[in-house]
Amino acid sequence: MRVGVRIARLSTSLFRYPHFPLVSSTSRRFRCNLSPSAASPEDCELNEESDEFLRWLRQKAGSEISSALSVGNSIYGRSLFASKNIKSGECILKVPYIAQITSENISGEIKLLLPRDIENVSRLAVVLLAEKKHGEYSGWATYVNSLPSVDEMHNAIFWSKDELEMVQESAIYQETINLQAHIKKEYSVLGPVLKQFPYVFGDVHLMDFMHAYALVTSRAWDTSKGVSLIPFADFLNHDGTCDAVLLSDVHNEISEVIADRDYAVGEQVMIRYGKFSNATLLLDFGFTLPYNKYDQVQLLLDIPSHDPLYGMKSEILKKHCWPRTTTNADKSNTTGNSFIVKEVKSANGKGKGIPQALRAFARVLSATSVEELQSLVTEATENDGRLARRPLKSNEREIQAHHILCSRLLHMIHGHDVALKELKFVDAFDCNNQQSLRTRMAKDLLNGELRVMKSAYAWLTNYCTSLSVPKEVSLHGKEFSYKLFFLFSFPDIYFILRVA
Ligand SMILES: C[S@@+](CC[C@H](N)C(=O)[O-])C[C@H]1O[C@@H](n2cnc3c(N)ncnc32)[C@H](O)[C@@H]1O
Repeated sequence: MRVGVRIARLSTSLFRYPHFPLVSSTSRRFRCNLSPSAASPEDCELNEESDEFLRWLRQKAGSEISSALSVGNSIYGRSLFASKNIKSGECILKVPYIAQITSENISGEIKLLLPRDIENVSRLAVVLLAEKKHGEYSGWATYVNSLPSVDEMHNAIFWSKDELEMVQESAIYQETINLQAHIKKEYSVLGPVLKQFPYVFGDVHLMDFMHAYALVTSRAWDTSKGVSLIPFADFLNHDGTCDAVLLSDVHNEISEVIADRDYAVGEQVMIRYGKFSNATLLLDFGFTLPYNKYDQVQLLLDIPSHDPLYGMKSEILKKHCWPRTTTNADKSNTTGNSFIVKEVKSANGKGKGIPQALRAFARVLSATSVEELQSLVTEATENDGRLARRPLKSNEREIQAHHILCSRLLHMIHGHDVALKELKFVDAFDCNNQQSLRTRMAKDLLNGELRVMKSAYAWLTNYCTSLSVPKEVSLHGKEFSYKLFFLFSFPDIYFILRVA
């Protein structure tokens, strides 16, 4: 989920391709009395600085930016609203590359001194720090002054220890700690260089650097010119369900947005930053969605150290490119293999969302004899080389393999349930209160992950049930034998299912 991964996802096409945002943050002029997505013409509080901002940008760009959009405020902070009726397919804004801030906007002398191995996000953060220090003398002052201050941002890296503990059950907890450590490391390398140019950067502390870093991850896009801040376009808020994205017209060196539907005057226009889970939105952008169809869960599986076949299983898995351990910021390893589980749409359908690799891993884990493991290896060699991708020949063994996944999920479901119950009651609309806002984000995140886990769990139990039923039993008898089978085989699952 690191920013670099998102940058690396840049795809190219011949002429025009979508920019992938690093993106996000909250506005200085927060207003809570508007509906989230669409404000009526009377509701939307158009920002009186809108005209001034566009005038400044037009001058900088040497061309028109948008005649269809105005800056205003919504519950998401600054937002763009249709200033005239917009038709689907219409180009609603064009920001030339020349008006964008990239890591190239830094003097050659400093560029030469920047360590080669710092990441692009850090480079752009350095540019932002320099522009900030220039104050009113900066050619970007109008834009830089409009950026949110650190206490207006809610990216997980700014959460206190207590706040982070609310999401301890989620993989985002460790990812946040790792990202904080990464930023600290970048700062420790860059700090000495920045100190050599006090007139350019001033006195930059770690928190200043973290702020600039988070502004970049939450607002910048990856364009053909590299990581770029795109004034005006970055006032667009995120709607995971809409199809409009920021595009790049490489030939004309312009970033643009095409409307994905009709908009009436005064409606808020939004784009999709990407197909991001709440964990990604929280880590890099500082917000969550109450319902996010891209939510996912990280499931870690490892061979238990007391398994008599530990050595043989590790060896076989290693040969097939498992395991993949990650090293955390504190040098500890997140042991186990990490699998991403997505929401499974139907308990009776295909189980899309549960990776085949995860099920394969469980089959290997469930093996209880050398012969079973050898037959998995032989089967892989005789087929496409991939280990344990086919259901085990014995239904009973296949069920046991999937039971491992059920138990793991059950454990996680329980953890999330407890964490959610421990969250303090929050008033969903009190968006000016930091504690309330962050608690709601923790709630959105945990609820989304819980929904994903429950859907995967339902699919797995349904799969096990379908394997356990003798074909000839009648419908009534079938239900009865399901229940008996589960009661005696997996009492923990049986009772959870009953409760659910
Ligand atoms: C690129 S900026 C968009 C403009 C921003 N509203 C501003 O005031 O500058 C991204 C930030 O907008 C806010 N935001 C965008 N989409 C949102 C959404 N769907 N829900 C809540 N906040 C959102 C978050 O604060 C996020 O960090």
